[in-house]
Amino acid sequence: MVLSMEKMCVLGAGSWGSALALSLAKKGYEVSMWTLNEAQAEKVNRTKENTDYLPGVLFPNNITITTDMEEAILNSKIIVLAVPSQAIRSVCSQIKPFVKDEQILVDVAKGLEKGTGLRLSEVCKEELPNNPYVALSGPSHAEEVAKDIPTTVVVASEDIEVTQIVQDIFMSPKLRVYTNPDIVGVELGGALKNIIAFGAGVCDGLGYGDNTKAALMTRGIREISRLGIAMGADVSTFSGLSGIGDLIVTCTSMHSRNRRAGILIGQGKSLEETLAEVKMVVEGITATEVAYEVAKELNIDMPITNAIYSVLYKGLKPNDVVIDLMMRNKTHEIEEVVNDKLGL
Ligand SMILES: NC(=O)C1=CN([C@@H]2O[C@H](COP(=O)(O)OP(=O)(O)OC[C@H]3O[C@@H](n4cnc5c(N)ncnc54)[C@H](O)[C@@H]3O)[C@@H](O)[C@H]2O)C=CC1
Ligand SMILES: O=C(CO)COP(=O)(O)O
Repeated sequence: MVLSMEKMCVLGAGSWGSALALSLAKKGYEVSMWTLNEAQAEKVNRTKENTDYLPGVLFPNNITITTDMEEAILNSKIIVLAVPSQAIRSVCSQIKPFVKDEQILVDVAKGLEKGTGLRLSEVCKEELPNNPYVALSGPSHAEEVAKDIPTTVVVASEDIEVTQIVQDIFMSPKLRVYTNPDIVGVELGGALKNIIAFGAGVCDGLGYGDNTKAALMTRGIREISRLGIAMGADVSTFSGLSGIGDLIVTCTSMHSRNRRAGILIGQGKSLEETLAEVKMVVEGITATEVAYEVAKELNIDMPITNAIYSVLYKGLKPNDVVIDLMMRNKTHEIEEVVNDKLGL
């Protein structure tokens, strides 16, 4: 329990921002949320419920929501960035005039920037080079966190002291927080698992079974690791919460927006119809495009990502793409081990 009413701020009042605001409020912090949407701010302050994003969950009085960014971040110890990944740069740029150097940015969005392929920590560093930065990731659907279902996440930063400050701020009997110094791996695990979760949904939509999903998850973490290593991550991070942990939850949960979108595509809906039905952000769609480009540039083999790219951006049919995946050149399960044994 917190002794004084320290202030924390959450930028973005979607499902994840709301669930994290709730977690912080339950620890006794004063939480100020910011949203672009006037009508949403008015309704949430009046009804204490964020009906469009987290229905059925009541906000306590120590959460307020405003459309005034300056007011939201004033005197806040941390600034949680809880908008979709493609909005992170513009939000960082908007807070520039009034953010203080000591305020800690905690990014909870999972993605890579379209057009640059940058990780979100790199985007934030370009916009706000003086602020400490922490990435928070791991298997954590907002709907469950909001209901106090025991959940674990991981926080990563280049600065261990700052990482531990953020660990202490979020840690509770319902939300256990680990630290990891490998920020590259933590960010990439969270961004790239969305592609595989979308694919798992497509397989569900096609009516495939558990075998297919296990295959996707296992081969998926292999290709995430391959790209991750090429981008400077520590391979062990991918067997942690932000890697296999988040991959498992997103590929199997009905809460997952990426999986739900994939199901609709697998059932034959168009991308437009799918996005209209899911409503909330589906990060895997942009992540597929960005990862496809980055992997091509780094010459990394990512067959599942390529297959999903073909469905999303080249109009190929999911059935045909699965056959292509199954019938592509035969290979060893773990190339690196075999090459090592053969001295290649
Ligand atoms: N929902 C979840 O359970 C989890 C989500 N995340 C990640 O958190 C991020 C946010 O996800 P959700 O809260 O689920 O999304 P959401 O779709 O529920 O909410 C997004 C919020 O951002 C606002 N927004 C959209 N574009 C904006 C812009 N350009 N400028 C300012 N605000 C903008 C929307 O109005 C909305 O309030 C995503 O990167 C997601 O992958 C991570 C862990 C769990
Ligand atoms: O990252 C998440 C859970 O850890 C949320 O995933 P979805 O965006 O697929 O719902």
